[in-house]
Amino acid sequence: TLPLEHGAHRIGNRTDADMTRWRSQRLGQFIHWGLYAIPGGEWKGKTYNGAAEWIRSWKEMPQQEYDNLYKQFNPVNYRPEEWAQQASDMGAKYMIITTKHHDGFCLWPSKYSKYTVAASPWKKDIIGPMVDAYNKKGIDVYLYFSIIDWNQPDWRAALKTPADAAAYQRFKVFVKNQLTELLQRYPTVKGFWFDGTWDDSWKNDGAFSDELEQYLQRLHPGLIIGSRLRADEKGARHFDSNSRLMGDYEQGWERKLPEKSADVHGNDWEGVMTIPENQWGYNAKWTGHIKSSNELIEMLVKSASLGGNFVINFGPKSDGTFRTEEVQRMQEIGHWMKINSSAIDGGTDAGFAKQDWGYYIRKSGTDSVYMVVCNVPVSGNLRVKLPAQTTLANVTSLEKNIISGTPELIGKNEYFIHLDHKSQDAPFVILLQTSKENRDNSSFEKAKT
Ligand SMILES: C[C@@H]1N[C@@H](C(=O)NCc2ccccc2)[C@H](O)[C@@H]1O
Repeated sequence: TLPLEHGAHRIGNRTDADMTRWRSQRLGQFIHWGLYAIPGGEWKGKTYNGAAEWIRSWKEMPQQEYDNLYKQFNPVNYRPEEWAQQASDMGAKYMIITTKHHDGFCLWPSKYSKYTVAASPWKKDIIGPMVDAYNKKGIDVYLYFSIIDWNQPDWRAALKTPADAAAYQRFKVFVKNQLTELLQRYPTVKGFWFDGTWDDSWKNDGAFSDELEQYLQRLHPGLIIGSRLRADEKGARHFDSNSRLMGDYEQGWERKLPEKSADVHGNDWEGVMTIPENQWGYNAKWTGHIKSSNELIEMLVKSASLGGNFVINFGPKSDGTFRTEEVQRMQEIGHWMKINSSAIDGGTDAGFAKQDWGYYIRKSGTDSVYMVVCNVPVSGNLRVKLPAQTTLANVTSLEKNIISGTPELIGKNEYFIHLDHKSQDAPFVILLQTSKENRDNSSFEKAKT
């Protein structure tokens, strides 16, 4: 392995209480809210095909006009307690809020920038009341922070001249000041969700990203920061030049999920997902495939079955309300979680052979393994192949009238669980209590005393 000064500083997952809590939470709510919600993907009657929160980068968008949108930011219908209640009803255990997206507009009255809510008609801090409302519902809060800041004159995508280097030096001080300010103002937050760290200016300064992460950990012990913040001294991101994960969990799964256990190498990881194909901020016209609640539930289940967290994104409107489709998803997912959340909370990879009907999720540290059935076989037989030395002690469903009869042994450690012929309109859950095969006829010698 290469001698790295700014590569991974830890091998394997964190085992402290904060990370154990994060790992048990499994379902999160992402919120992208800012000035981009005002145009909502449209400008002077024309629609923008990209992601709505990137509209400032659209060649037809006069950037000064975008930058002046702060004069219209006045979310008169913003009710953070209602936001927190609907997130709680959905079954979200943590929430990630955009404090500042790539456009640089701060949803808190930062003393390091003029481009904040304080300059808007709203005037008041948006973040504080949100953190308080969510915490009051028992939901942890993480702060999304974009390193890219199109509003800051000292930000650079690349350093080409000594003047660039001097400007970027000032910019890094600004970044450190804003992050310090956020931790001081909102001490109950559990971590940062960094973004906008793919440019050369950041990639080529691994030392700074490493020192910044260590500085933030000292300031706020236990802070959780994903792999998207860091670069090592050779410009490697997420995984250092020795292929070791940097940060506390793999944070590269954006609008995509791993397929199988081997894709995540036993690391903690988190997938973040949009309901439409690729809109994070509010876009008036959603085009392409809009994910149903059942599709989002299956992604959540798949994530938990592969030992990761799943975060669903919402883009509130400029007045502070949520669009109907998003309210519907929160209610439908919440209804499913009310019945089935025991299979999700504290869920992790069961290590069982994957079957076509769906996913296994082990309740961390127990012999309880949940089957979440997403594809009912026309045969009505759910094949279950247990690992060696494992027997089936009990089989129950979380809802009634799912299973018919008792499991049928069809081979060594292999069973069919027969289903009731009742049609299902959502994934359903079967709990397997397993136990280790008794060893009195085992072949190994008792240890010689
Ligand atoms: C969480 C999302 N990340 C922002 C983004 O720019 N994604 C596009 C992107 C994703 C991965 C590498 C480069 C660029 C989007 O605007 C959202 O904030």
